[in-house]
Amino acid sequence: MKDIAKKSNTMYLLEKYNMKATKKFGQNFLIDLNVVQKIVGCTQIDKQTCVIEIGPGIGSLSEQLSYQAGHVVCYEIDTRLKDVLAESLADCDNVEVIFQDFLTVDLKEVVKKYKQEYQRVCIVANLPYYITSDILEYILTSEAMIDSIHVMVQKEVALKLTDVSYHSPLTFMIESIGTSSLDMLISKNVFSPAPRVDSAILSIHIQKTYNPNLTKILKQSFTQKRKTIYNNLKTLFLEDTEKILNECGIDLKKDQKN
Ligand SMILES: C[S@@+](CC[C@H](N)C(=O)[O-])C[C@H]1O[C@@H](n2cnc3c(N)ncnc32)[C@H](O)[C@@H]1O
Repeated sequence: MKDIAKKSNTMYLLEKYNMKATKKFGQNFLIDLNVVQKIVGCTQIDKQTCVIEIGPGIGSLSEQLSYQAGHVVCYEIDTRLKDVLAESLADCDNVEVIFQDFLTVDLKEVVKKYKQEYQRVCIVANLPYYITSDILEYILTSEAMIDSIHVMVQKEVALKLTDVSYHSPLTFMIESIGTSSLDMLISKNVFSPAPRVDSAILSIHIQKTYNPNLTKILKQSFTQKRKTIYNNLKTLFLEDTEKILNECGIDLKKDQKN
C-alpha cells in the first residue's frame, strides 16, 4: 500500500484486520505522512544503508524507510500484525519482517552480516515507551557495529538524555561511545491512539565500540549517589580506576546527581 501513514489508510488497515492497538506492546501508530517523512529525513539514510527497525506496527515508518534505504529489517513482537504487514508492505521488496522480541536478537551477529553488504547499519524506531530504556541499553551494550540510532522517545526522555548536566547509566553509556542530539519534536496528536505526552527524535551517532567494563562501573557507581564516580569506583578497581574510566571516556570528577 502506498502512503500507509495517511490517517485514512491506517484506519482502513486497522479496521480490515480488526486490529486494536494494545498497551501491552506500547502501540501508538503514526498517522501523519508528513511527519513520518520528516522523521526519515532526520536519519540521513541512503541506498548504502541497512536499517534495522524495531516495531514496524502496521508499516507506516517501514514503508518510507524502504524508499530511502538499501534494505530494511524489521523486528515485531506482535504476531497479530502478520496479515496486516503482509498487505501493507507487499510492494516494498527491500523490507524483511521478522516476528521476534527485539530484546532476544543477536544484534552483534545481525549487524556483522549486513555490514558485509552495506556501508552503514542504522537503527530507526518509534519505540514502545514501556521499554525505551531497556531497548536503548540493549543496543548500546551490544557491541554491534552500528553507525547511528534514531529513535522516537518521550520528549522528556530525549531532553534528559541530551542534557550534559544530567547523569544516568544511559547517558554515560551514550557518552562513552558517541554523541546524542534531539532532532525533532513530535506532537502527541500524530499518533493513534494518542499517548499522554509529546515525543521527540533522539539521535545517537556512534564513534567507538562499547567497553563492557562500563556496565560493571555503572552498577557500582549508581549504588552510592553524591560521591564522584572516581571515589565510588576506587573500592572496585583500586589503582586501575583512573585508567578504566579514561578508557570508557568518563570524566573522573563526575557525580551522579541529576
Ligand atoms: C509505538 S509502536 C510504533 C509502530 C510503528 N512503527 C509506527 O510508528 O506507527 C511500537 C511497536 O513496537 C512493537 N514492539 C513492542 N515491544 C517490542 C519488542 N520487544 N520487540 C519488537 N517489537 C516490539 C509494538 O508491537 C509496536 O508495533
